[in-house]
Amino acid sequence: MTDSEGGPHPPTASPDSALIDYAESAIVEDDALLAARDRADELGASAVAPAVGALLALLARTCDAHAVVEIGTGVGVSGLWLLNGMAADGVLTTIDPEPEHHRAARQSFAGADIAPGRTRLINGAPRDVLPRLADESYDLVFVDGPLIDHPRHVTEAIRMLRPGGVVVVHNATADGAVADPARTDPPVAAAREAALLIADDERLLPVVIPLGAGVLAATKAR
Ligand SMILES: C[S@@+](CC[C@H](N)C(=O)[O-])C[C@H]1O[C@@H](n2cnc3c(N)ncnc32)[C@H](O)[C@@H]1O
Repeated sequence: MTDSEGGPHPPTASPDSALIDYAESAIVEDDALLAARDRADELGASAVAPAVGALLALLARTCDAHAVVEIGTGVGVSGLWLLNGMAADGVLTTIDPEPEHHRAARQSFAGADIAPGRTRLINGAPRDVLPRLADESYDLVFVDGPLIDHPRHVTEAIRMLRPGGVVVVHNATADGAVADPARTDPPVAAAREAALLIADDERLLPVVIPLGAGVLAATKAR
């Protein structure tokens, strides 16, 4: 969207922190999610904020997700939220290079009584694993690996996404640093490059959502 001069609209106001605080605190997690968060703390692993998890579940439900790919399993917090929103027979394929994280994620999924057939945990580097996943076959792809890898992961996500599917990128704004032209350090440059890959793809309809570490979501034209 542009203003009358053809440029982007300036922000109308600074972010309302009370509104963001409310959005972040309005989500209540169940015991399985709270146990998974404890596991994340024990391992020093990070996990999506509850409001981002709820957004993932909402998007998964909205696109009737049966097949989801997650890049960056962690200990399974975002995976549990995705599974909550997916079809009852949907399968989450989730990739992480850290075996310790996958051991913890299996506990998280078992703690929520997720049937083993609903999760496919692939322990390996996404750069090796992703090229083996089929084109245009997944309803939702969630990108939550290191920022520096976002361009490669987003490229693969767009390739794997079926028409009408949704790609979701976590920490897409590098905590807002992408908007500052003075920030050219590699992780911020990578986040910017990934955002441009989405913005410049005419098949995609994107939106930035200021929850958690910043989310960029886009749906692919049918
Ligand atoms: C932010 S955490 C994922 C959190 C998880 N999605 C959640 O919200 O519960 C990032 C994960 O990426 C994994 N990781 C590390 N290097 C990676 C790489 N090169 N590509 C993808 N994931 C990587 C880490 O082991 C870590 O588990």
